Amino acid sequence: MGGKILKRYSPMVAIDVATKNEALDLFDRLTVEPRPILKIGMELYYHFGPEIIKEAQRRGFKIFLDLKLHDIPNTVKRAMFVLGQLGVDFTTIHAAGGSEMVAAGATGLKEGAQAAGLPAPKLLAITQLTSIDEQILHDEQHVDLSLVESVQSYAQLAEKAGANGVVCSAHEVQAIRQVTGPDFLCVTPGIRPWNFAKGDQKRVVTPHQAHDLGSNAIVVGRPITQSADPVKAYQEIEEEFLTEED
Ligand SMILES: O=C(O)c1cc(=O)[nH]c(=O)n1[C@@H]1O[C@H](COP(=O)(O)O)[C@@H](O)[C@H]1O
Repeated sequence: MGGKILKRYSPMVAIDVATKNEALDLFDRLTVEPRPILKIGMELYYHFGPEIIKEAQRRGFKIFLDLKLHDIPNTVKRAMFVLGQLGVDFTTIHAAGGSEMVAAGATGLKEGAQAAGLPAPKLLAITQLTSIDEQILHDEQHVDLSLVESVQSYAQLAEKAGANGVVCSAHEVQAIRQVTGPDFLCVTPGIRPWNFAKGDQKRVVTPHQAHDLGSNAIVVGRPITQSADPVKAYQEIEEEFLTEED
């Protein structure tokens, strides 16, 4: 990946579960080293709000709050102001909302963090969801670009508008690196160990492939949360992604 040492984060574990007990059980079990980053998504946040974030923070986890904001710039700015006060480390916005919306979100997030005396969370822009393939892009979104071109163009838009990185599939990381700066983050869900079903994901890679393709971080949900032994599943994935050469 060029001469620069790539910043790699511990795997981000998507805690997509329905109940507080299930979430707390996973938080307690996953207190291992290196600590995963916990991704709190819509399901848990809509159920339990900021309290579930505090539960994870109390156990020493960094938090990726994934609410994928997408609305008019003023609304997104005001919502991001609120999220900036929660002490999370990463949060998300849809690049498809346009550069004005992403810029408004970035400003709101920074201002919220500043008002609370906290460091600003890193803002990640969703490019094309990993559940989208070329066929859906063309037949349903009526986009004429190829999938990789569409992701590349969203990455450029997001960087110019002040995002710190994108969420994409590892398949597109190299194309994104050609058009963005060296510190711009590529966070990649759609991770499937070789023996785990794709399910609704379309653009998938193994943890090892994500490493080789230059992802800064991988996001993994069901392969860990649905495992009989989530800690073992996490550790196997972590070892595959964070190899010694990093
Ligand atoms: O923003 C995300 O994290 C995200 C973006 C994307 O393009 N695809 C994607 O799967 N995700 C999230 O990553 C997680 C993937 O979960 P699994 O498919 O169960 O590993 C889910 O929480 C999704 O919401």
